[in-house]
Amino acid sequence: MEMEELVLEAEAAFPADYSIAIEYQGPPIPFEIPCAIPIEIERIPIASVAAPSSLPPNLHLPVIQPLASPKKPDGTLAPDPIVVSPTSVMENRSAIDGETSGEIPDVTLEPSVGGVDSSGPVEFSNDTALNESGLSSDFESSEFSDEDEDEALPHQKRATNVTFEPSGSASPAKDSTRQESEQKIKKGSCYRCLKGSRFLEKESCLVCDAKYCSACVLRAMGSMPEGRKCISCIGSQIEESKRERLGKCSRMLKKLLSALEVEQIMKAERFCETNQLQPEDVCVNGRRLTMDEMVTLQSCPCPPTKLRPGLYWYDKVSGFWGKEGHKPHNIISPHLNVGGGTLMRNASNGNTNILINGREITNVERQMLKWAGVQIAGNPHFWVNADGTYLEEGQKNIKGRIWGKPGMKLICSFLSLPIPSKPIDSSGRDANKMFDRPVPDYLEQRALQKLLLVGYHGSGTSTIFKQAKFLYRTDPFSEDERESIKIMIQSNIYRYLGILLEGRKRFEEESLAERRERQSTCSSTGIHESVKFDNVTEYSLGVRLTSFSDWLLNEMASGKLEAVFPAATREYAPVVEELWNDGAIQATYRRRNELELFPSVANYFLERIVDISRQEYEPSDLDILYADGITSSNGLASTDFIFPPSACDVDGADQEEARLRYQLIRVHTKNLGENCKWLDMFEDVRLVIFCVAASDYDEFYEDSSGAILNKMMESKRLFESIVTHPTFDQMEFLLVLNKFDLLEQKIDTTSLTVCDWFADFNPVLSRHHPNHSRNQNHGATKAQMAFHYIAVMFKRLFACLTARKLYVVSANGLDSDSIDATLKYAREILKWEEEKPELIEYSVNSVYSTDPSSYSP
Ligand SMILES: Nc1nc2c(ncn2[C@@H]2O[C@H](COP(=O)(O)OP(=O)(O)OP(=O)(O)O)[C@@H](O)[C@H]2O)c(=O)[nH]1
Ligand SMILES: [Mg+2]
Repeated sequence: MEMEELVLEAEAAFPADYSIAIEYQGPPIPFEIPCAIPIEIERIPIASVAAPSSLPPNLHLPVIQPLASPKKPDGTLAPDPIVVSPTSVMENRSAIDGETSGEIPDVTLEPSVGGVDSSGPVEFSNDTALNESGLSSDFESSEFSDEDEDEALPHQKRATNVTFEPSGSASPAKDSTRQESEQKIKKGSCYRCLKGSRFLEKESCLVCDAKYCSACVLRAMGSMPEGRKCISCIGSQIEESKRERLGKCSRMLKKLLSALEVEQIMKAERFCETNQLQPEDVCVNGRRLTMDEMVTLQSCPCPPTKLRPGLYWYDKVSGFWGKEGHKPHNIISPHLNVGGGTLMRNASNGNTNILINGREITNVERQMLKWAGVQIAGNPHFWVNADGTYLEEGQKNIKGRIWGKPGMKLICSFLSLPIPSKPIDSSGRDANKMFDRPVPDYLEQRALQKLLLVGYHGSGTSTIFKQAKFLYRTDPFSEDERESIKIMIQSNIYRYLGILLEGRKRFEEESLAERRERQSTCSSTGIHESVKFDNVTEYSLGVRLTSFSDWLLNEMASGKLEAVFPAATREYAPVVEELWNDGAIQATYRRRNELELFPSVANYFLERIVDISRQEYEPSDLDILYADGITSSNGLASTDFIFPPSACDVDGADQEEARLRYQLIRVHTKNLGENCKWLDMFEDVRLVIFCVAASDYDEFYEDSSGAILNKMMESKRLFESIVTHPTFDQMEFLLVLNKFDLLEQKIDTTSLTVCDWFADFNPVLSRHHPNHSRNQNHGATKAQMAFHYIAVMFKRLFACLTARKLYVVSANGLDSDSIDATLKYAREILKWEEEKPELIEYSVNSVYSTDPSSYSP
């Protein structure tokens, strides 16, 4: 589309006082759009709006290649091809040395070369407070920036004013020569050619942080047998803060090297010995580990995940493992001979007076025990074994098993507490197999990216959840789940019928009242109606069906219908069919838009009511998708998945990304409790997906006090409480404006202004091109305008409440492509959030450095 047309469309969509946020795939457009109204164009994660329904449909902006094209640029920047073979490090290194002779210093294999002395003594700053182990008590807070940290309860974080350098850390001890030469390098320029500014994209060494431009990086780093390190830094340990970067390829390397080369380098970076964690950097129960202990720890059947340098506590009896001052993070193999012998009472900084194996547990653990049915009155002291069996101190009898209760897995997942990853007997005897396992690659243990899906009643959260299962799981629903969904569908169908029957009654009464009124008008004016008044209208049922209808409505009103299921379904199926085919019901059904509670998918099921009522009925995938609810309890649900690799994921790093595990947690608002108090169970989610039915603007609902409330306003209220909940401070939010198909259907007949919040929605069609083809499709265009308007209203609200940027996408929950695109958008947001600091570092103030939120309206 021409820019002029875009402007005209934008003008058409909004009255003059609106600014518009246009989301599109490419980088920000570096020019100003001549327009009477301010248009702000923002860059959002690539591929975020792939599906037609998620793309703001009336805007087709010019496609501009993203900054980081995965393709190799033509020869000039890239040096001669270098054969990368991490296994033949030495040969390659000498080859590179030869090639670059005279340009880079001679390579030595001393770890200290390159300005970093990794073999030297550990250096502490003067004010470093050491604990028993010789590690500073602030080690974690100063050295960890990974998401593990986030798991710590904020009040448990300790004050930080001292730093600790891991024994082998290469980062701080730069030799004076290096420091001098660094001083000579102009700030931001390439360390090799000394050209360029800080705006130039650069790759940095994992050891000494020297930065190289794309023309120099391959000469400076050679074949990269240990990943991205200057040749002189090969053999040195990496900067600990860069551990997260291991194996995550930069855009620059992807541009310079082939996919295979990139893959080999990334593998080398992750697996080579030098880049592994050093035992003395891990302190367990107050003592640094030895190499043997490190091997024991990493090769046990259930090793700790995401092991980093730091202070840990380990409960050898139960296998609980955590960072000092924090709740348990893992349950690892019990009875390992690692670290100091005594678990301190205050190891996890608990303040509950309840002890497990001598450790005072945290509040969140107490909550978990409560839900597990463990009696915690009187602040008991428990012994908990590795299999979860527990007994009170001084007693002999096992009182129960913590993990025994159904649903504990889910509860622990919500509380971000670990559960045993495999059955271990109480004595941890499975430790026989302890050393079977090869030393693990801890970097393979991928973090679970949690996505929380919430929304107002009926917004489509369970539909999106089910779509995710169908899209990304090979076994979307188990036999049990299918059975419970079958019962749910069978009972739903009676609910739909009940709504129709109530509506029928109302319509019949209205019709009769009208007729009476007409008759009385006629008699007062002396005109006599030719047809006799007989109390029968098109909404009237025969005697038999009326009594069935009355029975059904009574049962439903008294809440007994659920109790007679599914027998009632089968027994009454023929009557129900007769009822459905009756003219009165069909006439009511034609006026279903006037029935507030009648769901749009009801006819899908009602038309097959006889089949569905049968005992042998098995819900199809579509039935499951359309069914109202996920399970009969309709509460909490969660599913794990990985996004299947797509054709675009061609290179190694993208494949890595593609293997990340995601957990979609859907929570029904009724489960959030008063003031959404249960939201703090979700402190470690990465992104909240808030779902709003875009078609709710003209729908109303009667609350328990009889007040009639607009559903969109209720959605807004829920949005406000969730967005401002302390747990989600700084959390990214994605607003899904769902049911776009329904919005399209109704926008022509019902204006958006029906909802008070949207009172000033006043779309104006372009004056310049009144016959423009896009405007001819009037309904669709209006729906798009409405979508943009609603999106802007939510964005403004979000910005007011949080001063941050809200991501928005439109969706159709019943269309799997649309939900696929929506969830991939969520993934892109997370990716973007991770890459943001890196991108900003590369190009501060450049046009590409501006993240999507900078353009928020
Ligand atoms: N036409 C249309 N119907 C949808 C869409 N998304 C969901 N629905 C239907 O809307 C109804 C409510 O959707 P749910 O997924 O159950 O909504 P929910 O958020 O789980 O709502 P509650 O369970 O009532 O809290 C269901 O009948 C869905 O089939 C959509 O995009 N378009
Ligand atoms: Mg639902």
